[in-house]
Amino acid sequence: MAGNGNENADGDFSFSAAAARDALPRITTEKGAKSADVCHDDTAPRVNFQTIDELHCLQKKRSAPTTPLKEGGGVVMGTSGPTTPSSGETMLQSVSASLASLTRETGPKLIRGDPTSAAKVAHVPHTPTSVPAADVSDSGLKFTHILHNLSPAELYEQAIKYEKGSFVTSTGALATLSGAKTGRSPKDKRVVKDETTASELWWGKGSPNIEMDEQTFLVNRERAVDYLNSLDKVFVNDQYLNWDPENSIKVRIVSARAYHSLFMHNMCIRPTPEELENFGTPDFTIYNAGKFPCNRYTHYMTSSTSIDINLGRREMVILGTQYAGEMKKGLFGVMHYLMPKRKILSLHSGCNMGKEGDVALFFGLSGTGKTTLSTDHNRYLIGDDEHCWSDAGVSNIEGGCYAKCIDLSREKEPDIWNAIKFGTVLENVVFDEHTREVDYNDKSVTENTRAAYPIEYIPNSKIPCVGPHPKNVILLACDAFGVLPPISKLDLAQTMYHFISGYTALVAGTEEGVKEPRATFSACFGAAFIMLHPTKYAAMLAEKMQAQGATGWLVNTGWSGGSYGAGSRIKLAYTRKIIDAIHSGSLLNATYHKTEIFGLEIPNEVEGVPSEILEPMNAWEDKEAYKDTLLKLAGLFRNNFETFTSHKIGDDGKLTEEILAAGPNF
Ligand SMILES: Nc1ncnc2c1ncn2[C@@H]1O[C@H](COP(=O)(O)OP(=O)(O)OP(=O)(O)O)[C@@H](O)[C@H]1O
Ligand SMILES: O=C([O-])CC(=O)C(=O)O
Ligand SMILES: [Ca+2]
Ligand SMILES: [Mn+2]
Repeated sequence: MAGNGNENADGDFSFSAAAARDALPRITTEKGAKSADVCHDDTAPRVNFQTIDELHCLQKKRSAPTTPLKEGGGVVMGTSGPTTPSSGETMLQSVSASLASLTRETGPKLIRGDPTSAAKVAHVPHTPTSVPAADVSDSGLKFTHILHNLSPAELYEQAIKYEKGSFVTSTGALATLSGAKTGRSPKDKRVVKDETTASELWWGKGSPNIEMDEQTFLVNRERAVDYLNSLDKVFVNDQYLNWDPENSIKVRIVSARAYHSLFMHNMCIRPTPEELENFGTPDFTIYNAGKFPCNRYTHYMTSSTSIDINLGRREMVILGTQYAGEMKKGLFGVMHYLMPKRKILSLHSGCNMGKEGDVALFFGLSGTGKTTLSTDHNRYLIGDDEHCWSDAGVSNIEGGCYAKCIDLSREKEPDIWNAIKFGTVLENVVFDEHTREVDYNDKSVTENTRAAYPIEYIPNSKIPCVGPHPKNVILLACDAFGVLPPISKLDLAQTMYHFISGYTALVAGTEEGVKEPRATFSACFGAAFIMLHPTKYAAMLAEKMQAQGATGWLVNTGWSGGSYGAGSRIKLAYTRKIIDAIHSGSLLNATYHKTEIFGLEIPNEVEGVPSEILEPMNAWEDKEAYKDTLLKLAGLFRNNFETFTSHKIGDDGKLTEEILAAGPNF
């Protein structure tokens, strides 16, 4: 066709026949009706711009006052603030107070907006400080830009421009790398022991609370604050926790990475513009300086990672780990302290509700199925991981979900699959460099690949995320020994026994030659997050279950027909059928038989589940091996429970006795 010649069927234009070989062909325009369509002069009335810069300005409309100012119209916050602050200035004053060094000048000079788009702000005159000359430091002379509650789109741009390892996947999610740490570091978690917490919290053997003194906390806090203030810009999220409006708390997260800011945007409750306008002073602040290590010469530090909680100051400091889950679970710990003070039970559980308003809780340690099973196409999702149970019912603490992605499939978990889209943070996954399609089976970076998305990305999420009192309390254990039944009904004492035990057994990672399942006992199915003694939470759960007549269930989402290596993991489709039967109430009226040793009630039939797998021994070929393994597990349960035998659970001496007797008998 008209590739490079003067052939021209319509005669609209032709290349000059005289065009030199190396010169560009000259385009000849001809006058005529059609010519304007192809190569027209721009004679239409011009829109509102004279220059390219002005054209670019037209592209962005000024947004609501709570979203960041774009054209460098920043406010400078120095040691003395303006007399009648606007809401933006109030925010900057508040953030400046959060970021104040405790030993030098007061809050740093802050500017709203991105450093690259705020060049004009440099002209704003600097307010002289009243601090004595000897105390003036260079840090007191610089500005830090504040990126306050940016939108997901803005955070994507920040991440992709400035954070290595940030990419848009084929479905629009933001793939990120969390760095050297791809999971939580419970051994590096410290809690300040002061006069109050010394008596209130659970310390010592078995407790997750490793003590630190106030002074050391301040050393780490100063290290984090200095690091954050040394940056050109920091991200600040002001958000809420707990959908129960009477008991929600305001949290501020100061961080160095767009990844962290987007993660918390998704995981905490997002304020409306009005709420943000009137946010005021946060109830709790996180300083996430995870890109920067702690100083190992500092007292109590045993690695370069430290996650420090100070309940008195209502602050948390993160040094030496960029794993975003530390923030979410750190705040969960805080709720485990604050809520019981208000007679509200905090729970490491998923939660959903049926069409009839029947609520179910799903307890379980990491990887046992809270997120997978609470995300149920036939039910309303209230939340996947952290809840409160008050006199009014249940409420989700968070505004998002944090799903495991390893081996994720569209067929088995369609709702989670579809939630991985624009706005979702995808941690540590591997993808095709060209198509950006994620390979969910790839464990090259870690087995703990995760997706963090706002709860409304699940189509049948219940917003606001609250519900009535639970009817069913489902305890999930992924039993890699393969001896616990796929489903059993528990009486109250058994429910409490298993809640306090908090058992699961997973396969020990991906290391070569590891064949033995490793049993984990984690009180309240979340010992890493609780602050008080486990019996305090257990007593509250017993009281609430009793008052509401809730039924307890133990569901093994792990192995059947043999331990890991010989048997296989119970099909998710079967577990879903079991869960359906709990929800529908049909299991409540089934006929049961009791197992030896653990004394669990096993139903003879569950619709849609092969009956031969319901009794674990039937599924094992080697019956002797089954009995040995069962006894071995029973022994592990008994050893673990020894620490609790001297404790009373609530005021009910009889219940305590029953709980102690509800363990394995052999
Ligand atoms: N029978 C089963 N029941 C439940 N989950 C199963 C089953 N078989 C395989 N799985 C897989 O096990 C994993 C359960 O992980 P899930 O994210 O639900 O854990 P979680 O309890 O929410 O943990 P965390 O507290 O760490 O978020 C999923 O990857 C799921 O696909
Ligand atoms: O906290 C995390 O990183 C993941 C999680 O939900 C858990 O371990 O319970
Ligand atoms: Ca989960
Ligand atoms: Mn969890």
